[in-house]
Amino acid sequence: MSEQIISAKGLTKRYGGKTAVENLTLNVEKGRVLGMLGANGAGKSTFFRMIVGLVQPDDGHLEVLGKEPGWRTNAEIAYLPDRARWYGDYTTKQSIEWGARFLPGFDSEEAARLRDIMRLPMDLKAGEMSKGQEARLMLILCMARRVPLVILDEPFSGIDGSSREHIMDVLIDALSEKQQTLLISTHEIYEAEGLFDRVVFLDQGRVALSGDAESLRGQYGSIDALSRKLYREGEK
Ligand SMILES: Nc1ncnc2c1ncn2[C@@H]1O[C@H](COP(=O)(O)OP(=O)(O)OP(=O)(O)O)[C@@H](O)[C@H]1O
Repeated sequence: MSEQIISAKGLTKRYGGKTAVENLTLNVEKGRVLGMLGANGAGKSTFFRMIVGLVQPDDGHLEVLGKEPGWRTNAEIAYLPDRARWYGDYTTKQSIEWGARFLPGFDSEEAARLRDIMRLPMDLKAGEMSKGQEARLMLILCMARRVPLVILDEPFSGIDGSSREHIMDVLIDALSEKQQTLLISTHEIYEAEGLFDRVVFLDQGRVALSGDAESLRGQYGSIDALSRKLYREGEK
């Protein structure tokens, strides 16, 4: 049997009277790329925050890398949060040096390779970067880590369309080489869909649909087409 990286059973999180994630049961196997999809407020970020222990579930059970989420598992996760900002005073170079000192599993050579591909100037400070440049820096810091699990919460927001496609190729390359498991949430489904092995659509905290990306593509033409169909139905 293949190794389970994430195992969630009946996972529920409420904020006051609002249920952000409801009764989520999901297993993610090693080496898979899972697309967590859904409209704004569907519960994607809340699920990721539970995986890294930033949010405690109200109900259900969650195992990450075979353990309860916490500091031990977090050392093995490269997590790019939604709306992430970097230290404004740090240049690209200083940020990569910081990563090498403090981020477990950080591979400086891989960071240098990714920086070249992402064409980010070494001496540019994060505070003086455009939104897309800062997003690239955050991606470099995540993807340069040799850890078993990578979680990217809307990593492409602010990155222009043609660069996104290029960055997707970089991600696919980096992942296949490192055998990492990736959880990714994005609204850029058209560009990202080549990444997904599996997708889960959340709707108001509940799983609306989940399945193998290849067979869903066979059924609906593309994950993008499927998502449009689901969003249209959700609006009715
Ligand atoms: N700290 C919080 N306090 C109260 N409610 C919250 C909090 N964080 C999230 N929520 C609510 O939980 C629900 C799920 O939010 P979440 O951020 O997980 O959605 P999302 O799918 O990541 O959305 P988006 O695509 O817009 O990033 C929303 O209704 C949101 O208002």
